[in-house]
Amino acid sequence: MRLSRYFLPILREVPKEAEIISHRLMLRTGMIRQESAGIYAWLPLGKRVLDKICNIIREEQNRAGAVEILMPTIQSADLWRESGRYDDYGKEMLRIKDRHERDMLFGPTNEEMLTEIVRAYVKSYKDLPLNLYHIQWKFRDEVRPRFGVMRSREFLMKDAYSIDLDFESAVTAYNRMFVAYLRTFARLGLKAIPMVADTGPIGGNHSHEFIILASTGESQVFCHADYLAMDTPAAGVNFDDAEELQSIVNRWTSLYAATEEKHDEAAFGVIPEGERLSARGIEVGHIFYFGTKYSAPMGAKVTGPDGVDSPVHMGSYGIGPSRLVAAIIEASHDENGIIWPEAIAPFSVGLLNLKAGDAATDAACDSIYATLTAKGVDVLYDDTDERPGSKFATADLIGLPWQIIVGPKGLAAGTVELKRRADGARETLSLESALARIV
Ligand SMILES: Nc1ncnc2c1ncn2[C@@H]1O[C@H](COS(=O)(=O)NC(=O)[C@@H](N)CS)[C@@H](O)[C@H]1O
Repeated sequence: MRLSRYFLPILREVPKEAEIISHRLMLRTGMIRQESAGIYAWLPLGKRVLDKICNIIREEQNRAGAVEILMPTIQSADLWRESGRYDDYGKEMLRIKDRHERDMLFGPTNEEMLTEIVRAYVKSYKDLPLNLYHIQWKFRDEVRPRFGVMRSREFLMKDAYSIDLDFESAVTAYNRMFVAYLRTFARLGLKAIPMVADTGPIGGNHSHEFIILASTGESQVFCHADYLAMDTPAAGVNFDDAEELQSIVNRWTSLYAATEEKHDEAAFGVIPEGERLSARGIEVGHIFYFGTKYSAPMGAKVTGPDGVDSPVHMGSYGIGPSRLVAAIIEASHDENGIIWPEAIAPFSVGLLNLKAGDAATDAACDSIYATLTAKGVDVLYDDTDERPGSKFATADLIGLPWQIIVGPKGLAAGTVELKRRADGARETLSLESALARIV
């Protein structure tokens, strides 16, 4: 992409309303724009990151055997009356009336709608196990949206729902998602720790939040320091091997880890001083087993092997892709701006032409751009006539993993400069060597 033809509204000054670094940087880099309280437009740079995060989430959900659907954002209130949550949900629910005065709502989550779909088609235990998921916008009228997209009112969520015949198979479904979440957050460059959590308005009695440690996290969390060194389950994990899954979950739940709501000071105190970790955390995912909480009142049942009908056992599994954009910035930035993990960087390379309009420099940049693009490398080519200093600052601010810096002097010596954003390392290399480092 040529910057001269892109849309990257960089802000030079720090927006005063932004309290945390991710909110400041997402505004300054032109990733998002607030349209109303807690409601944002995603501009090109932000949308590219959001899409890459969603693709990684999708790959890991599919690897775990979940099947993607897409449910609507607008739901009928009648569905929520069946589960009894229409009144319980409270002021966070955005209630709407259509032209026929029918009660509708902008979905804050989809347990009822998913249960309705299951009730319509799933009749036999032979149809199970099943896990359906979607990645869809949600609305929760948070009393105090803050920190940009970290706690917004309209936000993107991947929500998956497992459907099983009985508790034992529902536990395996839960473990599949637990393992998929460990893999997902690791691929996003995050160390997420599963913590025993409250079940809140979703309900049920078995729940883990996946927390990343960050000084600006909204909640205080407590865990054994050994979690930081635990290895992530490999891509080859067998999602059909209930015992293998259970052993991974056991390992990841054997040490103390709890959010503030579930914290037990006495149990925590048993851990040797040097191995206790208490920190602020950001909840990036939350999984629940809630059995027949929705299937019983809504009549989602299957005929079992014994010919007897029984309500299905369910769980729901949420990840916040829009929150993750901010959370990753909180976990990976420096004084010059964002440092994107390579897997979700909006572009892999910033190509900086230090003298746009100079024939030799333009030709060299065009050739580099063509070569990298042909190899499938995402390049943002700064072909504008901004001063070099401004180009360096922008490239550092938007946090692309690599910068290839091309100027007349270097070219005269047959070289370009390669800079790695993560540690600032710079090398003067031949054009061929620089390209070889990237691809
Ligand atoms: N106001 C919000 N802004 C941004 N992300 C949010 C917000 N509320 C929740 N999330 C994200 O959505 C994830 C799932 O939300 S949740 O309420 O915990 N779980 C559910 O809604 C269940 N239905 C899971 S399918 C959270 O872990 C968080 O990452």
